[in-house]
Amino acid sequence: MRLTVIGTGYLGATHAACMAELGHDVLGVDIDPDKIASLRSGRLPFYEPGLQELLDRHIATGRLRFTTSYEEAAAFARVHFSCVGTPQSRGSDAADLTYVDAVIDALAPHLTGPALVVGKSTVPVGTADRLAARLAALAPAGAGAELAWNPEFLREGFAVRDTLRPDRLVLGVRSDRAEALLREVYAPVLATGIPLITADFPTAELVKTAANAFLATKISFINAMAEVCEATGADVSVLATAIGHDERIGARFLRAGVGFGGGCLPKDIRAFAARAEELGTGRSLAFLKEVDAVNLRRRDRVVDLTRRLCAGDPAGARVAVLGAAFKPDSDDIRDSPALDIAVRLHLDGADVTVYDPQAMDNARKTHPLLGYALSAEEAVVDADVVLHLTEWREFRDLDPAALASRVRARRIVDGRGALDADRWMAAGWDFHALGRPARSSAGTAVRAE
Ligand SMILES: NC(=O)c1ccc[n+]([C@@H]2O[C@H](COP(=O)([O-])OP(=O)(O)OC[C@H]3O[C@@H](n4cnc5c(N)ncnc54)[C@H](O)[C@@H]3O)[C@@H](O)[C@H]2O)c1
Ligand SMILES: O=c1ccn([C@@H]2O[C@H](COP(=O)(O)OP(=O)(O)O[C@H]3O[C@H](CO)[C@@H](O)[C@H](O)[C@H]3O)[C@@H](O)[C@H]2O)c(=O)[nH]1
Repeated sequence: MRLTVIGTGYLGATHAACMAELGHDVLGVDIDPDKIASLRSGRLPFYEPGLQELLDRHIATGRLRFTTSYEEAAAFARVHFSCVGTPQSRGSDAADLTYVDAVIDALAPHLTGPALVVGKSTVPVGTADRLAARLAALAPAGAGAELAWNPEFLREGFAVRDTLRPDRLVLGVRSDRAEALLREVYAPVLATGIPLITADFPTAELVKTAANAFLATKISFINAMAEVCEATGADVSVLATAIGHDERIGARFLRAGVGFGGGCLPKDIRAFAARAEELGTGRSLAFLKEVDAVNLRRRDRVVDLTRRLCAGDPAGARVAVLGAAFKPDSDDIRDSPALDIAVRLHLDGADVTVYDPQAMDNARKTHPLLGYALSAEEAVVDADVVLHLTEWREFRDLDPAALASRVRARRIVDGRGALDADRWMAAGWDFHALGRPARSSAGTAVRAE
C-alpha cells in the first residue's frame, strides 16, 4: 500500500522506515528541508539502534522516499500518518497543538478524493474530534477525508523493535472503512498475534496518556521510596527487587535514580493534568503534579549531594558528568536529567565536563557553555566528583581501577543505580547511589549526605 508519514522526527522517521520494512511504499514528509535532505541522502538525523540499516535498505529498494511537498503527499497516497510533535506550550503545562493543526491545514486542501489521515502524536483527549471536523471542513472531499487515531507506544532505543513487534495496536476509528484500511497497513504486524484494540477517539487518545501517566507514576513511586530509604538507611534497590517479585507489581520500571526525562513522559503528564483541569476533573489527576515533583526532586538531590561532596562549595571543583542523553541508546537530550544537573552545577561555579557516547553533538549545540570530553576516561581527568547520570553499557563496563588514577578524588555518584558498587569500592572509590546507603572504599557506610 502507498502511505505518507508526515513529520519525520524520532517517531515519524521510525514509522516511515518500519512501514517500508513491512512492504509499503512510503513517502516521508517534513517541513524541515535540512531533515528531508539528510534523509534523502540516507543520513538519519538522530541515533536510534537499527534504524540506519532500515533507512539504507529501503532507500535502496525504492520503497522509502522523502519530500517537503504536501501536494506531492496528497497525490501519492490515500493513507497519511501524522507524526508531528506535541511539545509543552511555552508558559503553560498544556500541549502545544500548533503542529498537529498545521498538518490538517496543509494537507486537507489537497484531498480531493477519499483519504484517511491517521494521527499518531500524543494529544490531549478531545483533539481527534476537533481535528476530524477541521479535516472534513477543509478537504474538497468533505466527509470522504476521514480521521483515525492510532497512538504510538514505542520507546526510544527500542523504536524499531517496538514498531515491528508492538505489545498492542490501538485503533481509534469511526468507520469500518478506516478500520479495514488500518488492518491492511498493519497486516504483517497483526499476523504475529499481537492484541488489537479498537476504540472510539477519546478512548484511543486516553489509552496513550494513561499509559505514560502510569509509567511515570511507577518511576516516581520507586523514587519516593528512595527518599524514604535515604531518611532511614534502607536500600531502595533491594526494596525494588523484593516488591517486583510480586507479579501484580512487576519488576520493570522500578529503577530508582535521577528519574524520567525525554520528549514524552514529563510533558505528557503535565499536559494530561492540564487537560483534566480544563475538563473539570483536575482532582482526578492532581497526583500527577506530585509525580512530577518527586521526579524533579531527584535532580535536586544529586545537585545537593555533589555540593556536599565538594565541601559545600562546588565553585572551582571539577565535576565529570557521564551521560547527556535522557536515556541510553538514544541521542535525545530533551529534558535530560543529566544535562539539567550539569547546568546547575556549572551555574554553581563548578568546572563541568560531560561525555556521552551518542548525544555529544546535540548537547554541544544546546549547552555550549559546558565542557565536553571525547571519552569517559578523558572526562574524569582531575575530577573531584564523577556523576553517572545515563546508564550506557559503556559506563557499566568502565574499569574503576583504571579511572582511579585519573581523578583528583575517588568519589562517584551513581544516579542510575546501574553500576556495580563492589567493583568501584574495591578500586578505592567512595560510592554514592540514590536511595541506598553511601559506602566508602573501606566498606563502611559514609554519612556525608
Ligand atoms: N519520540 C518518541 O519516542 C515518541 C513515542 C511515541 C509517541 N511520540 C509522540 O509523537 C509525536 C512526535 O514526537 P517526536 O519525538 O517524533 O518529535 P520530533 O520533534 O522528533 O519530530 C517532529 C517532526 O515533525 C516535523 N514537523 C513539524 N511541523 C510539521 C508540519 N506542519 N508538517 C510536517 N512536519 C512537521 C518537525 O520538523 C520534526 O521533524 C509527539 O506527539 C510525541 O509525544 C513520540
Ligand atoms: O525504571 C525506570 C525506567 C525508566 N526511567 C527513565 O524514564 C525515562 C523514560 O524512559 P522510557 O519510557 O524507557 O523512554 P521513552 O522513550 O521516553 O518512552 C516513553 O515515552 C514514549 C513516548 O510517549 C512512549 O511511547 C513509551 O511507551 C514510554 O515508555 C528515561 O529518562 C529513563 O531513564 C527510570 O528512571 N526508571
